[in-house]
Amino acid sequence: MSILEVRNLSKAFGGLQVTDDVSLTLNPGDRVALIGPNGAGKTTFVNLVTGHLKPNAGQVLIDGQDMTRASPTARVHAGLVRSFQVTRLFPDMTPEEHVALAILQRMGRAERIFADYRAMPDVMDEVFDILQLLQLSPLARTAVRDIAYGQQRLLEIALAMALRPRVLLLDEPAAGVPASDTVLIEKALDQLPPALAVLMIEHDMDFVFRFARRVVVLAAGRLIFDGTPAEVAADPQVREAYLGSYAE
Ligand SMILES: Nc1ncnc2c1ncn2[C@@H]1O[C@H](COP(=O)(O)OP(=O)(O)OP(=O)(O)O)[C@@H](O)[C@H]1O
Repeated sequence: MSILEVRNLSKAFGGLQVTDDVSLTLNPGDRVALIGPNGAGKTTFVNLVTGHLKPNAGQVLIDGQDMTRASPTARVHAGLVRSFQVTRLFPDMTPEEHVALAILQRMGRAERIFADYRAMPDVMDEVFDILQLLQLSPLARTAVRDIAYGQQRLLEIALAMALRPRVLLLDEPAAGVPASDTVLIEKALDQLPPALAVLMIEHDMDFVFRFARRVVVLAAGRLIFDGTPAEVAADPQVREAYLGSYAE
């Protein structure tokens, strides 16, 4: 069964139709890139899926359950998690502390963060596993302010993983990361659990073609393509709307 099903989702801001009858299904293990020109409606679509915006029409089902009217928090509990933003990290806190806090929040024990989380073996084991998954273990106890931007972006994904997602939404995970560090992000994404479904907004087409096994294209709010990376590069409508020289 699909883990995320979006049915005929629409959203308008005033007279501007920003999401126009979009349907999309994600299955466990999917690696999907969501691409499209600036202003195509990618961020709006993700905000509708996470519940940060309310649609004018359509449905969002998580694991077969209609969550269209559910809060963002309820959707997180159902397994739909988006990565945090670097701007929401605390510069004085370490990756270990961030991940421990996210785990404790998930467990409903967040009041323990300033007490003794290091004395909780279950929490510490999980912190260790998540930092290792994102290849952040060597920086576990370094303040975020002293960590390279690419690794701060990995910490965003680590925090999302601490919430035990079944669907992970990533908003341009490599944006702002120097080209020399992009490979760190790619390697870490390669290590994500095989059953996790990942939907990634990304502008860097080299990254998209390396990561995605499926690409969906939004243009002017409409989903104009859903297929493999090889198919997307050959599609005349996508070439015209977006890809330009990447399709050559
Ligand atoms: N809260 C809002 N109120 C009014 N218009 C909005 C709002 N949010 C987005 N828009 C408009 O909706 C359109 C789609 O925006 P959106 O940010 O979803 O596109 P995007 O594909 O994510 O773009 P980018 O790639 O530049 O991030 C744009 O024209 C934008 O100006």
